Amino acid sequence: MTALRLRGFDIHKDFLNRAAQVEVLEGVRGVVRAAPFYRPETPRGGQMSVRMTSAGQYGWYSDRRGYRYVTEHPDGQPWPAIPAPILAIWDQVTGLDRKPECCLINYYGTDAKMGLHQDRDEADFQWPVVSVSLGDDGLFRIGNLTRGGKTESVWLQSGDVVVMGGEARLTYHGVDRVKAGSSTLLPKGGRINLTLRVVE
Ligand SMILES: O=C(O)CCC(=O)C(=O)O
Ligand SMILES: [Fe+2]
Repeated sequence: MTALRLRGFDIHKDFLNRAAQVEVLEGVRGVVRAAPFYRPETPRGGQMSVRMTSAGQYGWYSDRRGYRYVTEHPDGQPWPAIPAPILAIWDQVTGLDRKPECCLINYYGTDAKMGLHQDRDEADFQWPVVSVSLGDDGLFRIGNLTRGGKTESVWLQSGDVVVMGGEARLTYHGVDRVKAGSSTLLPKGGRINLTLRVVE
């Protein structure tokens, strides 16, 4: 495991070994069985290329009415609990007593991407966002505290954990592309990213 700091983000390369990735993936599968992936609608009426679901007290949600946190999956069920192996990652990298209330689960097929954005739907930006990557490599772009300007990119690989906190909590970031076939973790390929957040 090595740690890398890029524009205020702490990137823990290889934080999870293969066995730990498999354990986290089992937890994700349990969540997805109870709360299947769906394609969110954007506020402008488009469809996101990433498929999403959530675990925890809140799920991150998007539709014509905008971005927000909601307490139920679109099928009307409460979100499943955040699996213990995923909560353990938060504890290990943040050391905080405060626990995350949302684990957003993003699934990127080969053609999916996520445009540059800030994570700013939470009430209190003093808490970090922790991101966990599983499966195929994703090209992660990091920008600035305001839109525009130069950016830097890094390939996130299966088992990497990123902490976006402190001065960099509102730094723009996104995923430009996924490298098909770069990991054997997910039998059907693609990339899963988990983001853990304190919502309230
Ligand atoms: O997929 C990633 O690595 C980043 C995901 C992200 O930025 C988000 O869900 O807000
Ligand atoms: Fe984000």
